[in-house]
Amino acid sequence: VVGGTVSSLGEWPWQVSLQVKSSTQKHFCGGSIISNQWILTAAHCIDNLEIPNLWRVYAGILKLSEIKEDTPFFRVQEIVIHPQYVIAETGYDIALMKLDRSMNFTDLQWPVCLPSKEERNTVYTNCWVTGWGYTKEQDDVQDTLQKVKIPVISTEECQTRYQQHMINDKMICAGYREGGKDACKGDSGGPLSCKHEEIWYVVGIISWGEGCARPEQPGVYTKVAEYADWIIEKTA
Ligand SMILES: O=C1CSc2cc(C(=O)N[C@@H](Cc3ccccc3)C(=O)NCCc3cc(Cl)ccc3-n3cnnn3)ccc2N1
Repeated sequence: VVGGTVSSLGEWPWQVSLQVKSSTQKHFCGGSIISNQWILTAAHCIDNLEIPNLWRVYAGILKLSEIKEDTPFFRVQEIVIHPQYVIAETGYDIALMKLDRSMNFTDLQWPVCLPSKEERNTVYTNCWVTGWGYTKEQDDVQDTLQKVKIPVISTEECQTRYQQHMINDKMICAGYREGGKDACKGDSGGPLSCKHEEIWYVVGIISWGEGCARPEQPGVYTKVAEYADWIIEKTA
């Protein structure tokens, strides 16, 4: 996250760190708890890593340095990638991970609400990006979960910023015209969380952008409301 500040413990209880255990173990992507057995993330996180047993899901943590050999984690039983996904920039950048056991909810690990299809046209005015990603384009993953408030912008404005791309209606963009605040490497798969009428929703999934926090280059997110039916079908 560029231009953000540190979060406090339990501030974003639906945020998880998705880690890959190979010869080493490292934070790979963010994700959101949407039920006691399902995590919502980006399909591009799974590229060439479709083997469920490679993944470890850490919930209820604030600092990545909290994670030790004996820190509890969830294994992944099943990975569901949207069938129309090819690359993040052409959309359908959404995936689900089914946990190998049901998660007990606590103050530190708790699901976020899914926006419904009917809420597709809701205007969200209180949206935040969270993650352990870079704080600038050349950086490294951060230890403490960061947060930054970023305004949602119209699809029209987003399309004018990305002339070489097709910004479709299943994408949602967020950013400041002057830049300075954005998601960055290591944040992807995590939530664009918006508080609407006292309830938090995962309105977007961190997907792609041209650099991080550059002027007139907003972040592009998977618009979760457009996939409500697909999520319900796959997690039933
Ligand atoms: O321990 C480490 C050291 S380095 C590291 C890098 C990445 C990474 O590049 N992630 C990419 C995506 C990715 C994930 C898995 C494999 C390969 C790539 C990302 O977050 N990409 C974020 C994409 C993005 C989204 C928005 Cl909304 C706005 C701006 C951007 N950025 C544009 N340029 N950088 N960020 C992820 C985990 C990492 N862990």
